[in-house]
Amino acid sequence: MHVLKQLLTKTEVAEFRQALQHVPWLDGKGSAMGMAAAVKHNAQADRDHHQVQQLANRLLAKFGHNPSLMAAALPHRIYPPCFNSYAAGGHYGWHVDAAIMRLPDQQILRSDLSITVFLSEPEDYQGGELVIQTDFGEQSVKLAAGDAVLYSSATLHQVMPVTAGQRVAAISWLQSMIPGTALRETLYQLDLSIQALAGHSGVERAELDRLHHIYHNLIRQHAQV
Ligand SMILES: O=C(O)CCC(=O)C(=O)O
Ligand SMILES: [Fe+2]
Repeated sequence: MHVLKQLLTKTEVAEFRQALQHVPWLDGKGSAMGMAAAVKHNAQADRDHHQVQQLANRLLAKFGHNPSLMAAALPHRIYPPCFNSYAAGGHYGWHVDAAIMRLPDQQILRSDLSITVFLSEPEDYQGGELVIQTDFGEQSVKLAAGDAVLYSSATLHQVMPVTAGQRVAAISWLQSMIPGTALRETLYQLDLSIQALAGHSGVERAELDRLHHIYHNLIRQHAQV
C-alpha cells in the first residue's frame, strides 16, 4: 500500500470539484460488476458524458506525471478514472474489484492495482474511511484532498458509511508491467535507492550506471507488455 501525497494541488482539487458539480451523476450500482453491485451504495459521475471524460483524461495525465506513482505501479495500462460520491449513509461494502476490465478502446485491462484519489477534505465528512484488508490486518485510510492511496486490487476492501457531509473521490485501476507484487515492490525499492544515490556527490558514476543497468535489465526480463 502506498500513500501518494499531493497528487493534486488544492487548486486542482477545487477545479475538479467545481467541474463535477455540472455533470450528470448516476447510481453507482450500474458500473459495479457481479456481486459487488449488491453492496455498492454511492453515486458515480456519468462516464459517457464528455465533460466527465475530459476530467478523467486530465487526471490520467496527472497520474502519468507523478514519478512516485509511475515507479511504484510500473503501469502498462490505466483505466480512465471514475468519480464517485458518498453521502447520507452511502457506503461500499466488502468487495474485490473485477479482475478484468474493458478499456474504452476495447483493450482488456487486468486490474493489479487500485487507486483512490481523495477529493474531499477529511473534516468535511464523517465516516467514509477506505478500509483495506492486508497481511498486517485492516488498514483504514482517510487522506487529505489531493492525496491518493495505491493498493492491490486483489485485496478485500470497503468504504465505510458516510454519516455526515459528502465524500468525493476518483478511483482507477492499473495493469502493471510487473504483475507480481513482491518483484514490483523490490524494483520500487531499488529505484528509490538509485534515486537517492544519484543525489550524492560522492557516488562513483560507473557504479550508479551499473545499478541503472541492473534495474532496466530486471524490467526487461520480467515486464509483461
Ligand atoms: O472510493 C473508494 O475509495 C474506493 C471505491 C471502491 O472500492 C470501488 O469503487 O471499487
Ligand atoms: Fe473497490
